Amino acid sequence: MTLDAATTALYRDIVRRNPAEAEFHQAVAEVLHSIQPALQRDPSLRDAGLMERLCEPERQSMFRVVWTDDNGAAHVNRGFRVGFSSALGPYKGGLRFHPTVTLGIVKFLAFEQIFKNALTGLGIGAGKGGADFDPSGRSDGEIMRFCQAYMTELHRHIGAQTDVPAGDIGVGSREIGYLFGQYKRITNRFEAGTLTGKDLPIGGSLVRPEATGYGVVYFLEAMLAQRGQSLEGKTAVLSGCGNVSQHAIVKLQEMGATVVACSDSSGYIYDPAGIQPDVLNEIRNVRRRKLDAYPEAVPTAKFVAGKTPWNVACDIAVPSATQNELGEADAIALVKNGLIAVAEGANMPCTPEAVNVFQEAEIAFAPGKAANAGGVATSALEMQQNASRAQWSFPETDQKLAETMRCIHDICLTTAADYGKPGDYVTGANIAGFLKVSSAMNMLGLI
Ligand SMILES: NC(=O)C1=CN([C@@H]2O[C@H](COP(=O)(O)OP(=O)(O)OC[C@H]3O[C@@H](n4cnc5c(N)ncnc54)[C@H](OP(=O)(O)O)[C@@H]3O)[C@@H](O)[C@H]2O)C=CC1
Ligand SMILES: O=C(O)CCC(=O)C(=O)O
Repeated sequence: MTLDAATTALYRDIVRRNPAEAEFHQAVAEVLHSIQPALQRDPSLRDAGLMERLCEPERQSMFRVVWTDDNGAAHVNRGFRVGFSSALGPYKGGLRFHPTVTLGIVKFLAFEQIFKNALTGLGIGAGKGGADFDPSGRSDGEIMRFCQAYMTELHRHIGAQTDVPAGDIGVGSREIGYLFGQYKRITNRFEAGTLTGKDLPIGGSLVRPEATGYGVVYFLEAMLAQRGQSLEGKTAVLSGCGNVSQHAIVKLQEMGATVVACSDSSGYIYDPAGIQPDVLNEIRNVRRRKLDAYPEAVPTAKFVAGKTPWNVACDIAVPSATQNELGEADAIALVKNGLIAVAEGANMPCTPEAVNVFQEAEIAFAPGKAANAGGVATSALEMQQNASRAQWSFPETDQKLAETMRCIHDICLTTAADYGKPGDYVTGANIAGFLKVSSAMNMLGLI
């Protein structure tokens, strides 16, 4: 849908005021297009500068992070934390440690988080952070010193009722542990609800490690059921082989699909017999190696260097590495090879052109802000457990995750139909998230 004149002017102003932040512009443009039917139905949604406020972060921090490597040499990185919206609760969202991190990347991720977190129904606002630090090849001691240096500044901005970071690319439970240790040391408080994604002995939640990947698959299951289909006997291809992909592979195979390919930044592995999650875990999480090591352990697999996996024929694609990793040509190849469904495990992994190809071909398409919301939803469950010093069982937490994903699926579907776009999960997710956050903003007054 084309933008009306007022929204076009708003979008132009956002591009002018946030130069060189292409990913942020892209994320905003998608939402503005999607919510046009809601703005047409209820023009009062524009009152009191609501749209302008929605697209302007409440606060943004950028800071120097100085740390020393194992040889005693000093390094300087740039740290970020953006609190985009606290209308629904404390800022909530992960930290990304990757050399490509910029303010624009953090802003796009924090903006996406507004709608995703609203969809969970769990009382969490939206934030995101990170640093342009490259963890690859760094020793455990270097990672710890970097995390401590990063938290030395970040601690001023966060807290269980203020802003609650978690993991993202390059930040797993090891990093969260070091970050929480430094937070505890500086503040003299064991305030477990300040960070989520912790290991169990320091206040973590069962299911949080699995939650994003499992959640994507629960969403896929609901989306396929809507079309009278299931995962049984389907072939799937994923990108990435980190936290999200590894657990999505486990759940997909548990539900009867075969995952024939996954990737990292160096290439992809292909095995028609199915990727083995325990081997992947050993290579990635224990030995911290790249995927070229996989065929050494599984000779039926082949490693294809320097390529993405989107030319591999499959029924289901789950892009779970990074933004804009699946473009128009990839989408065309997937559709030609018989694709029936896509669920975004990563944040904004498909370019707008790729999404168009999928939608035109009537492929079931689940946007990341709906499909990968299981991670942040289970972080909110971790916050609940921390607040009551409780520890829920795996089945209980997994059941809450599965229910949350089914609810998100249903809200997207019914909202899309209500606004004249049946089956369009992008429109459904954006309008449902927008209506929730905008009503809270109106109740809170002009802030
Ligand atoms: N962790 C979570 O709970 C959630 C994560 N997400 C999103 O899911 C995606 C993956 O996150 P997660 O699994 O946690 O991260 P991890 O760091 O655990 O894994 C990231 C994976 O993606 C690959 N990758 C990263 N950057 C690139 C790139 N530029 N090109 C190709 N491959 C790349 C990595 O390969 P290599 O190791 O070679 O760099 C690795 O295989 C991200 O988009 C994140 O924002 C969304 C919701 C929640
Ligand atoms: O668990 C969280 O708070 C963050 C998850 C995240 O970063 C995301 O949803 O993209």
